[in-house]
Amino acid sequence: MTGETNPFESLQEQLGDAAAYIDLDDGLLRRLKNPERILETNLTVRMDDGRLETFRAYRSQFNGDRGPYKGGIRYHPDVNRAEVKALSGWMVYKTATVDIPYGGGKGGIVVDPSELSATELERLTRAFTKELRPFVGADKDIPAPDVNTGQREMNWIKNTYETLENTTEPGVVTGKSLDSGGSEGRVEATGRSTMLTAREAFDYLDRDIGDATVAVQGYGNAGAIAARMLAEETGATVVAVSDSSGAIHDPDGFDPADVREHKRDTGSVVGYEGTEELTNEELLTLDVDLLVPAALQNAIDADLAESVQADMIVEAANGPLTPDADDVLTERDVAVLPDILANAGGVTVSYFEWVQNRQRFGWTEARVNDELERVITDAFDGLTEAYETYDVPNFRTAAYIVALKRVIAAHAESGTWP
Ligand SMILES: NC(=O)C1=CN([C@@H]2O[C@H](COP(=O)(O)OP(=O)(O)OC[C@H]3O[C@@H](n4cnc5c(N)ncnc54)[C@H](O)[C@@H]3O)[C@@H](O)[C@H]2O)C=CC1
Ligand SMILES: O=C(O)CCC(=O)C(=O)O
Repeated sequence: MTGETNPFESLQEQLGDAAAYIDLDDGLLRRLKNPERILETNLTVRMDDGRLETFRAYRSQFNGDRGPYKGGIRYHPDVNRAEVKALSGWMVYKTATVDIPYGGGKGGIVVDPSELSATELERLTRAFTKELRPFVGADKDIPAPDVNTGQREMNWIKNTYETLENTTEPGVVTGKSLDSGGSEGRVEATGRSTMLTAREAFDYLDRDIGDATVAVQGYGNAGAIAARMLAEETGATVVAVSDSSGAIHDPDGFDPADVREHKRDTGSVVGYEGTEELTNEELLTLDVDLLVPAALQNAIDADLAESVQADMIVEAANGPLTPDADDVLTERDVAVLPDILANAGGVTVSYFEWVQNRQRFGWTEARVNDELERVITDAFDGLTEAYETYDVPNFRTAAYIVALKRVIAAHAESGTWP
């Protein structure tokens, strides 16, 4: 990882690239490049040994023109203001790309969750929810999982909010477990949209995905499920995967579900039977047909982009390429399917969860998956239409054109406050 590129500046550059193709007032563009508000807070938590510990936490509400702010909460030691701002902005343009009625938000706590016990994490999550309480709600701002958070944390958020508000409002947060009001298919949704995007892109480019070899960087919710779905649903061969401990490779391919079991048992993908070890950088530059970055932002910078051998990159992570890497890959004719489409399955099924919570009526998994497929394939068609109509150099700019036009339309229809 470069660690140098400011992700918020990356978002602003991506927006600027797309804005050049549409008629957009400079003042409005400045507005659409910056968050509406950011909560920065310090959470005080009693640790198991009786000590009080303080954790910095953020929630950025970037834009609410198209609906309530929506986006995940990340627990990671590197969480910072610029990252949260970028991630919340990407949510705005993601929900607009797939045309679901939300704005964008994102939050995070500066913490290494592997160093906390479950009870400490529960107290930390409840402390954050107490701070968030005035700002969130089913019609205001709806958190969800992101890196190092999942159903358990979302269930705690729901329970804390409902207790403090003396109500039942499961739609205040999505990504909950089924028994706490979650949706079928939400856990798999990010990986599923990654698979669907890859399938549509191979088809659009007249390539057979069934013959493709795949490398996946990051083996958590997004990466492990994308790998499994690519193998199971498209017939692609997964030949390399990685996590923060390292990477594994077998040119003949392996069963991604079995690797996940191995990671569950041992804590890492490394050491999986029949594979050789690679560095993460070797994985990113492997000679494969499809590369799926599914870890963190800035995974590929311009230097590394020069060495990428994949023909296509489908971004399961948010912001895995720096803008300079994007330029190099565009120049080198590597097709990049952007995060704001490829990983939008997560927020789309979060939307379905929220709809079910409001209806107090659960959908079957088949219905969720069918509706998700429709949303992603429609969005893919919208993106390729813009790609051809505006004759833009890459799919990312096409996606931002589609998304910006939707946000601008909603903004215009809202009128102007003094
Ligand atoms: N969980 C969700 O619903 C969604 C997640 N995303 C994005 O997907 C990405 C991954 O998120 P999740 O899978 O939810 O997180 P996770 O916490 O479940 O998994 C993250 C994985 O990345 C690995 N990792 C971290 N640093 C790495 C490195 N330098 N090299 C290789 N692997 C590394 C970790 O070991 C872990 O396997 C993030 O960018 C997130 O914002 C996007 C949309 C929805
Ligand atoms: O499910 C959601 O609402 C948001 C997931 C998320 O944080 C993302 O798409 O990056």
